[in-house]
Formats: sequence, C-alpha cells, structure tokens
Amino acid sequence: MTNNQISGLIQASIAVKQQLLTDETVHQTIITCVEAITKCFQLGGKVLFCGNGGSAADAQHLAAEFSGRFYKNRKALPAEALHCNTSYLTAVANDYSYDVIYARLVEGTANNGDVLVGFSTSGNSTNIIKAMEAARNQGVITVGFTGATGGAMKELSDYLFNVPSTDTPRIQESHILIGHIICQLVEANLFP
Ligand SMILES: O=C(CO)[C@@H](O)[C@H](O)[C@H](O)[C@H](O)COP(=O)(O)O
Ligand SMILES: [Zn+2]
Repeated sequence: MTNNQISGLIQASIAVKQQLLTDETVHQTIITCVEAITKCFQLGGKVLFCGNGGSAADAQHLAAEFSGRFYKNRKALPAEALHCNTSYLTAVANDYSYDVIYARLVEGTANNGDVLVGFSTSGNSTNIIKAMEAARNQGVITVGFTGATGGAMKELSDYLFNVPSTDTPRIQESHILIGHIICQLVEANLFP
C-alpha cells in the first residue's frame, strides 16, 4: 500500500463527512432524534442498540456512552446493545434462527416509548429489519443508521441516518460520528 492509497482512504472518509457537514436534513434529523431520546430517558424509558460485525461494535460503543458516561460524571442511563449475551445469542440462533436474535429481545424487553437504534450499512440485514418491525409493533421509537439507499430499513425508521455512501467502512465511520454527536447532545440536555 502506498502513501497515496492511504491518503485516498482518509480523503474518502472525509468526503462522506463533508457531505454531512452541509446537509441540513441530517442536522435537523439529529436535532429531532436527540429530542426523542432525551424524552425517552426523562420518561423512564431505555435505548436499545443492535448491529452486526463492526456495527455490533458501534452498538456496544454507543450504548456504553449512555450506561457508562460520555463527558460527564452523572447517573447511569438505561441503554444496552442486544448482542452482548452470548448464551442467549447462541441458543436463539441455534434453536430458532439468527434472523430473530434481536427481534426476540425486543419482544421480551422493550416497552412503549423505548427507543431501538439499528445499524446496518446495507439497510437490509434481516435480523435488524425484524428487530425494527418488532419495535414498530410495540410502540418503540425506531432510529435507523444505514448507507445511502436506506435499504429496507428506510420504511421502518422514525429517524433515518442514511449516510451518503455505499462503502461499508466509510459508512460506519460516519455512523460513529453521528452517534457521538447524538450522545453528547442527549447528555447535555439531561445533565446541563
Ligand atoms: O465492520 C465491517 C466492515 O467494515 C464488517 O464486520 C460488517 O459490519 C459486516 O460484514 C456486517 O455483517 C455487514 O452488515 P450490514 O452493515 O449490511 O448490516
Ligand atoms: Zn469494520
């Protein structure tokens, strides 16, 4: 790999973020999504996160910003990533299907007014789609983080962040940027 190739990859990541910088629709969606998550926590609700592969890591990372801390020393906020219990995951994938691992947890643990955040760069991972469908059936607010098309998640997301790229790692790099912004603004709202 040459220096030029490395610069090209960094430039590609910046180019996606450059589009987010000037996209008023994205900014407005961040503002309304932050309001919804803030209200969810204020009313005693919780925020659940799910994704596959690198997006599972994003789910776990952002859940910990709420349940642990972001910038402030403050009380814990109820947030979980749905892939963290390997006994549950291996049993349900083995006995039922990998497609239902997240939907089943949403059915079992989510309540009206909670928030489900689903990450899928394609927008078409079946286990995320089924989790979003389960959420919709239960009055759970849905937030979708996807790539440019939104895939099937487009129609299932109350708040959609369809990052303008079709390149999985570049999409993920912007997902974590938007996720961090949301965590910071929610924390600032709740703990001024
Ligand atoms: O992190 C990466 C690629 O950057 C991979 O692990 C990636 O997340 C996996 O291939 C996922 O299974 C892709 O699924 P999705 O984003 O289409 O839902
Ligand atoms: Zn990755």
